[in-house]
Amino acid sequence: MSILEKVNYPEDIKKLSISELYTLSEEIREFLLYNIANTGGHLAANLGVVELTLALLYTFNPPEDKIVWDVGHQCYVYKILTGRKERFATLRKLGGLSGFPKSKESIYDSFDTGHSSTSISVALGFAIARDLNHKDYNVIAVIGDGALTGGLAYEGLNNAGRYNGKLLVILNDNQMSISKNVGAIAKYLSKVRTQPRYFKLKKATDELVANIPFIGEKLNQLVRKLKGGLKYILFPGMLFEALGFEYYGPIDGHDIKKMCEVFENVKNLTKPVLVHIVTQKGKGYEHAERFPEKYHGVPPFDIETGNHLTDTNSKSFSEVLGDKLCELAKENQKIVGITAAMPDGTGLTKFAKMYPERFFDVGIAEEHAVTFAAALAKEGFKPFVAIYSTFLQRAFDQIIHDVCLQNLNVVFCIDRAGLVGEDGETHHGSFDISYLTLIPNLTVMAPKDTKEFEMMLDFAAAYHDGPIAIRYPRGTTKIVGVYEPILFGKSEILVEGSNLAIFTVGRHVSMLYDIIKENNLNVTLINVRFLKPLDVELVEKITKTHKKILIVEDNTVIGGLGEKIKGIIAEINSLNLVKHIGLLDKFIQHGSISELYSLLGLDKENLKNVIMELIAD
Ligand SMILES: Cc1ncc(C[n+]2csc(CCOP(=O)(O)OP(=O)(O)O)c2C)c(N)n1
Ligand SMILES: CC(=O)[C@@H](O)[C@H](O)COP(=O)(O)O
Ligand SMILES: [Mg+2]
Repeated sequence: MSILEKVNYPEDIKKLSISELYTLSEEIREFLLYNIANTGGHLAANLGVVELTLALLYTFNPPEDKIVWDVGHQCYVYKILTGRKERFATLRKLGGLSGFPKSKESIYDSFDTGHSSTSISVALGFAIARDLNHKDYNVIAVIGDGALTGGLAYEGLNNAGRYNGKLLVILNDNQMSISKNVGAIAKYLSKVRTQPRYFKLKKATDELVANIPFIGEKLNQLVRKLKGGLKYILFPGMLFEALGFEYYGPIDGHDIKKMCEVFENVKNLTKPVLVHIVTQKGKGYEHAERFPEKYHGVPPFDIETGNHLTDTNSKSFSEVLGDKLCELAKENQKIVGITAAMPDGTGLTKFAKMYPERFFDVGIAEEHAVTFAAALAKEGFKPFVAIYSTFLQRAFDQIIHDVCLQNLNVVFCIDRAGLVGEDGETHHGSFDISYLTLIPNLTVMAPKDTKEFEMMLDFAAAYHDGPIAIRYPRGTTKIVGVYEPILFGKSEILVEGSNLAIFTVGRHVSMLYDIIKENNLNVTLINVRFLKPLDVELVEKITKTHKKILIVEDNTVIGGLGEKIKGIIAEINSLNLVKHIGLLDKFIQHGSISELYSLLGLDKENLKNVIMELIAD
């Protein structure tokens, strides 16, 4: 019987010897590989935190002690060891385990995460709540070096550094965000890593000085007084010390024994402590060790070859963005590309290679990306800011205050709009139509397929009258093959009929187009194209010519396309029969996009039935 078979909860780990923990770490890696090869998921980060998770569970006592995983994509080992091993094969599947911490899934998950850089603020909140409740458990934030590029992490550090209770931050430094980590802090951490003297030196000086007969303790006090001088020169973790943390590190994050010792030593300190551990992303799986960015988040893959098992025939919207931006940048020297730590995901890697001086990966800093773009635009540049819909939520105020208020020529390329599938509720792009269309000066567009996306990028590149947002889904859509030229604020009528008019955007255009063509229906289909400004004239006209109207969108029904069209119809006092299908006003679970569409009535079969019923009535 393997050790893993006997282990289900943290108390089982505490019974093991250190050498058994090492054996267990190898078994866990095999288990992770075997399962993630089937389900897909965040492989490399989890392979890197196996020993860290074991050391944490050996030392601390969750759920009483609260462990907060930043981003949360690295929580798989923790899930396996906190009662969820048997369900692990359901990871990221509909109705199965989430790929992120979820308090509704387990009492061991102290706080829900998915977006980056929240852990320090959360841990401080937990610590202060504990103090106010006169309790005494431990609170531990585990934050990666990538997550430490996010501004929210510094807001947390700034406040945690003046706190004087028990609070532990573990910095898991694997020198990688999804791609190579960027920025001054990454450089600073790299300097710290290459001067691994601190931990040993601190201990050694303390011991050496204390052992000098008679004057040892006095000298020790003197050394402590010299903190401001000597320590700055000798001890590389001083950035964190200056922020009010006691710094320990760098420590080998695959050395379980060492980590257990350090955690044991710091766990009762009544001050903020930062333990800096160094790990290898993808550890134990050669493909992932060599190419951690390719194995950060993976679809199902073949373990032997490492090959991803996905259909890669058609170009994704992200790839189209990468190619098209390179083409546009050749013509227009003022075009710059900006991403917030997602060069691969947004397709900008090619642009980065072709135009390194005009490419900016700002780290996990969506707010900065937008304000930075605003200033570039103010100086006459044409920034294309590529950010996922869900992460752009972070920069809502920057879009309003820094870009739209001054009507600056920034193009927002909003990837992963609509449902994204297996990442689930923290990652669906469910809200962007609502949160973008309420902003003055902002034009909001959505292409029906990748060909139309190229047309929209051309349109945006040539447009100089203010900011434009283009929202498009993960992956690709079926090519529709019919294209009217793009005219500002104008929708496209794809099919004309009289029994029903359908307004839709994005992914659903090709789906509805196929339903109409396959069933030879006498129905009008409108590809809305411009969510703002909406083609009010067309809506009014259709309202007069069609008694029945259907609106379909993969955005929340609150403040989305449907509400806007219904508002226009109500204003002209028309008595049309209007049906609206969109994302329900709730957070939508994880599962494949097609499963979720079926659940929500946004799949082809249900839409066909709805159309047939409307026509028949
Ligand atoms: C606000 C936000 N922006 C972007 C992301 C996408 N993202 C997820 S993990 C990650 C990299 C995190 O790096 P790090 O914290 O070092 O963790 P590692 O994967 O290296 O363990 C990024 C950019 C996110 N989750 N949240
Ligand atoms: C954890 C996280 O936020 C990212 O890794 C995200 O899962 C990437 O999503 P895509 O796979 O759609 O690029
Ligand atoms: Mg990292």
